[in-house]
Amino acid sequence: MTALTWRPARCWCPSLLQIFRFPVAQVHVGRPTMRASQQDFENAMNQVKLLKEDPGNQVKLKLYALYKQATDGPCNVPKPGVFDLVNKAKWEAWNALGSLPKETARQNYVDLVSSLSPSSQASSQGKHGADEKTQESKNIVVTSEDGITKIVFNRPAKKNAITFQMYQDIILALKSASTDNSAITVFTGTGDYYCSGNDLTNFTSAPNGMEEAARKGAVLLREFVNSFIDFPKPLVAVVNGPAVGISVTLLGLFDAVYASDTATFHTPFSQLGQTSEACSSYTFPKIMGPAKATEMLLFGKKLTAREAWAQGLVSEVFPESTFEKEVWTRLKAYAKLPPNSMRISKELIRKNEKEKLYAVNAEECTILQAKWLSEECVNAIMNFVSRKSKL
Ligand SMILES: CCCCC/C=C/CC(=O)SCCNC(=O)CCNC(=O)[C@H](O)C(C)(C)COP(=O)(O)OP(=O)(O)OC[C@H]1O[C@@H](n2cnc3c(N)ncnc32)[C@H](O)[C@@H]1OP(=O)(O)O
Repeated sequence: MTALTWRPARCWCPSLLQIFRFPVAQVHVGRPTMRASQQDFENAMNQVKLLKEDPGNQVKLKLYALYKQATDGPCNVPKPGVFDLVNKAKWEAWNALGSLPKETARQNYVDLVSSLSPSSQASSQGKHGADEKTQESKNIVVTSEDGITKIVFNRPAKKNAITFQMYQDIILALKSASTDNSAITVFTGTGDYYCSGNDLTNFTSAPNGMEEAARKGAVLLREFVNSFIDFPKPLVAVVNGPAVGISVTLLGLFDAVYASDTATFHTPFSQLGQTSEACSSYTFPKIMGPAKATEMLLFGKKLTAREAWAQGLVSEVFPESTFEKEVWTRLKAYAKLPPNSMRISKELIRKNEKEKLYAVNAEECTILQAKWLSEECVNAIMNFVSRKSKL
């Protein structure tokens, strides 16, 4: 109980207190050059409030730990419980500083703040709110040209991992694409990855508790997947590189999947203490047979593009060197086909499955809601966040 009631000190701007809203970044603590005064320390605290860009969780954890060490001394509060992810990570960061003297912590805090890139400093007259909104929507880029609406995972620094905001942006993008002038809609990714799946830090910031976050996550996931089930036009994935998690399972709801030979397909749900989603518990056994689906969904076997093609998940594989050119030339030609015919044909294929898909989606979301609260899942996510594990 003591652990749950422990409150960290007030510091920085409120948004930075949600330390896990963004994934971990590398910390670089500058070498102390001289002793920081109390005034330097206070100036640094004010500077943190003006940071325009999120410096990443690891930096925020480090800042938090140094602040606590500089003001309260060595960690002297009980370790928060296993489900109190954010406070537990803060406690661990503070505790890791051991008996570092207050003055050194103060100096390190000042050095760390001054090492943060000048480009991330806000001008005090900046239009902060508007910028943030633009920033969020840039992670999903939607363009329409040559009869094709293109929806791009555009967060290459994080391997295009999908944040809660991106799920919402995709729902809106699909809604808009379903009635725009384009004939087909295409998903692809920026950078070397197609998409690394759900952003594993989505559930580590839970201001109203994990149960509430899991409940909201399940509602969002259900709506997100339903928007793929319902999408009326041909939906094509141009898989430009590795695909992980939900970006793979969703492919069972696409009408065609073109892959570069650098692409891989990986659904490490058991490793993450989670279960399948996006109707893959139904579509994958149907597409590739139960034995192959088991290898992917239960055992997390990663497939190469050619293996995924052999199992029917991918329509065609292209050499990386010609992938973009060949695929887009072909898609532009397809986009000239009569759109109503394509839509009606898709409807004929999909309509007998729709009720089943809605039901499977609902059940998968209910099961996942519980799994996200399980110790297996919490531990797997914490291991990733603290960099003990990677796929
Ligand atoms: C509404 C809610 C719905 C929820 C639906 C549930 C879906 C389930 C899934 O999708 S499960 C799949 C989840 N994804 C993963 O487990 C992938 C985790 N990532 C990795 O294992 C690796 O990052 C990698 C193999 C994808 C790439 O490794 P590599 O060494 O090449 O690169 P880095 O690890 O250095 O990655 C670069 C930065 O990107 C961050 N990142 C990558 N993937 C994710 C992710 N899924 N979530 C959060 N962050 C991710 C990574 O942390 C690095 O960030 P940094 O530079 O700040 O350290």
